[in-house]
Amino acid sequence: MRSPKDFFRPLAVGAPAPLREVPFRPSRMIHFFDPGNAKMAAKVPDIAPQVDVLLGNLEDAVAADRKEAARAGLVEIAKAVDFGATQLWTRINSLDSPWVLDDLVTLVTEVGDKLDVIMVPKVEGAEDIHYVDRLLAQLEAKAGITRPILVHAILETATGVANVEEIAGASPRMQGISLGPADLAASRRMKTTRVGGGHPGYLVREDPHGDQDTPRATFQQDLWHYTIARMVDACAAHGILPYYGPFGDIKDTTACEDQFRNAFLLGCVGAWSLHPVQIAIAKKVFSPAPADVAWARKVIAAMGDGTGAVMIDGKMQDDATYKQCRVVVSLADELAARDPELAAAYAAAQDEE
Ligand SMILES: CC(=O)SCCNC(=O)CCNC(=O)[C@H](O)C(C)(C)COP(=O)(O)OP(=O)(O)OC[C@H]1O[C@@H](n2cnc3c(N)ncnc32)[C@H](O)[C@@H]1OP(=O)(O)O
Ligand SMILES: O=CC(=O)O
Ligand SMILES: [Mg+2]
Repeated sequence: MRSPKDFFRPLAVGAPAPLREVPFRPSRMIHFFDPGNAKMAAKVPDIAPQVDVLLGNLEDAVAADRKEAARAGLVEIAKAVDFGATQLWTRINSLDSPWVLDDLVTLVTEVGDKLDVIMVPKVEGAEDIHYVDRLLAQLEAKAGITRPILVHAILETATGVANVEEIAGASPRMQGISLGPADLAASRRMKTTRVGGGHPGYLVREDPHGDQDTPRATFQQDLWHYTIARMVDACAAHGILPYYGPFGDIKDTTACEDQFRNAFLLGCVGAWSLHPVQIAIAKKVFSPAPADVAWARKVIAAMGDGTGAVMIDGKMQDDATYKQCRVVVSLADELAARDPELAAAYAAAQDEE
């Protein structure tokens, strides 16, 4: 383990100094596209202004014989498109794959100045992050990149979950972690065949009513609650950002919204959008609701310096609710600063309060 005093030193001569804080930038949806798919690539200039993060995916969902085309497509798009305030990320192939070295070398040397974050799949422990960290520093130095490219880990193996705290704190490059429910289900030998979301068989049943005939209600449970909560704690403890990953039932927009909202309420800042239809869902869910923001402002105003206890509309408020309200309001302010429509919705709700 590196000495704490060396933690923020560049890992290669000439590499940019690591950041001390993850900069806040909206990342409500990380929109996946295959840069080697001509139809999807053609949509990038139109989609870019609608999303917070655009991610050129090189890993799963890109066929083995299309890996080089996807990588070359991403280089071309990164050079040609002006992304404005939208972040450009990539998901590289896994560290044990035949493609990952070329992914990193090509992308950082060709378009490293355009890339904000590199998403690393199937991270199992701090050693995976350390490998990427050093290699990125060497490549940044070689390419003359002046700000560090950040790293995002996917939590999608049982070993990764067991080591999530050390992954979150492995490097000052760590920007965040996403839950990868599809690979995680396979790694854990869960008996599901879905990409995220629930399962009707995972339930609890109410107690018998005293006779055999009265039907007993069942309640579907959340398969991902434990892992999301654990990931959120690891991220919060290390000052990095947690995300829900993919929801594969594209047509079931209702359940997608539910899954995203559960993640939002538990502390996640965003989720992946796999299809254009999921962009608006993520935008809605991961932006605090205008009524909640107006309420939070009311509590903050009533609490003065944030200490003591007051009653508002029959509800006790104290230092702890004040802090929760500050979380909601600061997120709303950061998002509104970049989203005039949201800013107007917050102002209208404030007027009604
Ligand atoms: C477990 C994991 O690792 S999840 C992450 C990896 N998976 C992915 O990245 C999947 C990304 N998404 C996709 O590949 C596609 O959305 C699919 C395969 C799910 C569905 O694709 P289609 O069957 O083409 O969907 P559909 O017909 O509804 O698409 C409508 C249009 O949107 C386009 N489109 C679909 N998804 C995307 C996308 N993610 N980004 C941009 N455009 C898209 C299609 O090309 C199509 O274009 P067209 O109107 O010019 O023909
Ligand atoms: O990569 C994502 C997953 O769910 O697997
Ligand atoms: Mg995966």
